[in-house]
Amino acid sequence: MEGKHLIVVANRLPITITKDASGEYHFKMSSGGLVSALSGFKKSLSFTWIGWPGFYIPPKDRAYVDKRLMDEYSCQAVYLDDDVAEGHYNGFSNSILWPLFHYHPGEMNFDEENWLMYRQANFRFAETVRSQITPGSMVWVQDYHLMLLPMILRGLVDGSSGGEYQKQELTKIAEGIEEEVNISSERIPDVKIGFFLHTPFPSSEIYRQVIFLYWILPVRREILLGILFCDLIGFHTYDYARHFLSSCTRILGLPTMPNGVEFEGRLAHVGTFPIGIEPSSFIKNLEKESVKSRIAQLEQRFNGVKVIVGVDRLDYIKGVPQKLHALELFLTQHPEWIGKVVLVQLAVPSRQDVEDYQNLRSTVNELVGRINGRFGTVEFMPIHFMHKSLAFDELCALYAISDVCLVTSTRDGMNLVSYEYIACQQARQGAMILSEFAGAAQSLNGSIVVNPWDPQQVADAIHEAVTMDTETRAENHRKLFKYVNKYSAAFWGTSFIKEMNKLKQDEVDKEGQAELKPKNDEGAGSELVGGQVPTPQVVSPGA
Ligand SMILES: O=P(O)(O)OC[C@H]1O[C@H](O[C@H]2O[C@H](CO)[C@@H](O)[C@H](O)[C@H]2O)[C@H](O)[C@@H](O)[C@@H]1O
Ligand SMILES: O=c1ccn([C@@H]2O[C@H](COP(=O)(O)OP(=O)(O)O)[C@@H](O)[C@H]2O)c(=O)[nH]1
Repeated sequence: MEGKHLIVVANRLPITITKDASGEYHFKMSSGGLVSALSGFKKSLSFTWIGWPGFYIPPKDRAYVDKRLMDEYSCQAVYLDDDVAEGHYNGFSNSILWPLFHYHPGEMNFDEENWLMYRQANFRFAETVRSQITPGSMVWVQDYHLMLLPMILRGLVDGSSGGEYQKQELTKIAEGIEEEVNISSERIPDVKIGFFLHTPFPSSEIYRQVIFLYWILPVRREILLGILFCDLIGFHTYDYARHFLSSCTRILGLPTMPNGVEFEGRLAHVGTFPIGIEPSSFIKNLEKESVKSRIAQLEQRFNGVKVIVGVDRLDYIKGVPQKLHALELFLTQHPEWIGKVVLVQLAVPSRQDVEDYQNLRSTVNELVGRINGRFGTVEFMPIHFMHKSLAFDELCALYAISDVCLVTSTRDGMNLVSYEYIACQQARQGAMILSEFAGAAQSLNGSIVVNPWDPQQVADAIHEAVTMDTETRAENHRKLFKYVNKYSAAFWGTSFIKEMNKLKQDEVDKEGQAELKPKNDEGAGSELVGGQVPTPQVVSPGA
């Protein structure tokens, strides 16, 4: 890896840029799962981060913004017009791919205009990335917003040496894009391209499906092809990788192996790389005097009460209504706990321009009102609900003072909140209740695993968690903490990059027959590339 230039491309930059009334720009690190994971990884490996700045920046200001981003944060912005950004992010990524990948096809509404914007944004990203690539560069593309980018980039770096098939597919996805696509024919040798999906990849039965004689995703073929031009494609779990491989077989008719897909005389390697957090940043933060005194204050405030914490973006995949129904059932069946348990639910505002997110907000507001109205008294409310983000110090303090963390996602690529809670619980050793539909449930041995669609099971898990004896809590936390500490964001990022660095495309011989063994000493014997992270058994309620 020494000397290789690494470029990470994600929809968002890790920096929030704002412009004040006097026209001055301000830059500050952002929060969020992907940002925290990549920032953790950045501590162990330096890279250039390419992404969209989040709002329209006029051309006259771009040189200044570019300079500050590069000098201070090693970032490069991709500038998009408002209509392209809107159609790409809200219109296609969050209204088509997001619901489909999270098994919510009912929320989808395919529209040609948004598909055009998605393609256009991917082309714009490709142009910016191309300007940073040098011979030997490694490009690592992140997430569902950029699934066409590997194909476009491969076309750009192969130049005129790319195959006929590649050119045809590129021409098809460039159709209708008005502005000139600046494709240089100059080849850049030895460029590796990787892709990581942070969401689930759904079962091929969902991905390929037809409703009322209409393909749910008419461009399902293009989305798969878009990432097949990679050297390495990574997922959080073995199941997501398996679903992707079977979609390639069923939709594209391609031969697949457990560790990859043979495609156009190349092998696109496929592997599992569960993401993590940087636990030390949470642990160190808890040592700050200001955080310690905030913890003491909150402990005083909730003295004699068990605190259940919920931290979720207000997204329909996070199962917030399911969580509230289960709490209501628990309080109905265990009235002795009324006044002795509170749920502190932080609902971080998210994607508020999308209608389904607006509807969810109303549903949740109504449920919180009903449950507080039913069980609340003059002195006590069972749910403390906040629709906002919290500063990092406050979030750490909240994690630290909570006796239980409750995650009820109906689908979730990984769920880093569960990792963060565990990192902050060395003193209290609280219980972790985790949905079986979060990727984290495959790794976090020591959690109480629940089906969020079964309110009785979740209510029973709440009871088990608030009554769990100290020894069991300590033993569970010991296992959880060991895992979270070892399989960090840095481990995730460096494993992926090391794996990509080892792969050689000359594994595919002239007849297109692939040499199937991963060039990976540690991974030898594992079915998928990667696979270094054990997937331990999970603890079920009552088990
Ligand atoms: O950028 P936003 O639209 O505000 O959304 C925030 C992020 O949401 C998704 O996060 C996923 O990635 C996490 C880290 O791998 C994972 O733990 C979680 O389960 C996923 O939902 C999205 O995939 C990211 O691109 C967004 O930045
Ligand atoms: O006010 C808050 C509360 C939480 N988070 C962070 O949001 C991320 C959520 O990541 P997760 O993987 O759980 O889900 P995602 O929101 O990415 O789907 C975690 O790193 C949290 O620390 C945040 O940025 N602001």
